[in-house]
Amino acid sequence: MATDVHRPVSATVSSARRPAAVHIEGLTRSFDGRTVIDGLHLDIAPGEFVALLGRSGCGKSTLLRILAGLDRDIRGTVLVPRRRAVAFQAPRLMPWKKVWRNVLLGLPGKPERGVAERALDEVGLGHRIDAWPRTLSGGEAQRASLARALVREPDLLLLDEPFGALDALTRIKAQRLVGELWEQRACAVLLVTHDVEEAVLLADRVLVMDGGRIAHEQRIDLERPRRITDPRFAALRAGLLERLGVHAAAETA
Ligand SMILES: Nc1ncnc2c1ncn2[C@@H]1O[C@H](COP(=O)(O)OP(=O)(O)OP(=O)(O)O)[C@@H](O)[C@H]1O
Repeated sequence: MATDVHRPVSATVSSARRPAAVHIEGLTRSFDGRTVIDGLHLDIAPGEFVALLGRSGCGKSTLLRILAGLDRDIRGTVLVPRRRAVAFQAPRLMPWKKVWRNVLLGLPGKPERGVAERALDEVGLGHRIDAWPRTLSGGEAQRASLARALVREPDLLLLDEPFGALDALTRIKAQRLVGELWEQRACAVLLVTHDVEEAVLLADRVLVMDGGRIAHEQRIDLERPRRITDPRFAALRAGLLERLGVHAAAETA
């Protein structure tokens, strides 16, 4: 697996030590003198599914943008696989390009339509290959965005609230789809979400970010597919909600 090293001036790195898909050491990011990420450490194993929770504004998207290589104004060390892809909450499709061209956008070389077709088939959108983005539903646009990430055959898939704007039913279907795609591909995933249930449903490990660092981590050892009616699921969910400062009783009140 080829590796990108984001190594700013002040960092100390031993780049050979790399059993992980993601290796972060002492990562710090400030905006206008305000430190948002503060000496963060994190390793993600190849093929591991990690979900990242945390209150609004705690730095989740900032971390994801750094891993995507979209923000390099950092201190510390970040090692990530070269093959990585991002899907954001807003699908960010180019309105003047048909769906299949959007899927192939930015890929090196001259990839053929068949490459997009296979990825669109995988996300159940093969029939909309020639559609214009404005004619897609929210769920379809999100699946097109996922197909665009998949054609990159990523070793690391970065998902920033990809289901946040979807209605409840579409969201459940999209979550299921991501779970299935991950099981088939065995790429590492970092999913930023506000939804504790989604995190427990999908992840091997759930992280809670606070104070610019990973303040808590919870391994999810439940077998898949997971059922939200499983009492162990409920217990994990309640524990994480408590970590986030939300009490389950208050939440349902
Ligand atoms: N380019 C920027 N310039 C200035 N401040 C920024 C910039 N990007 C992020 N921030 C600030 O950094 C903090 C963390 O933002 P970030 O988007 O990472 O939070 P988040 O945890 O993803 O929040 P949410 O859950 O609400 O999406 C916020 O206070 C935000 O205002």
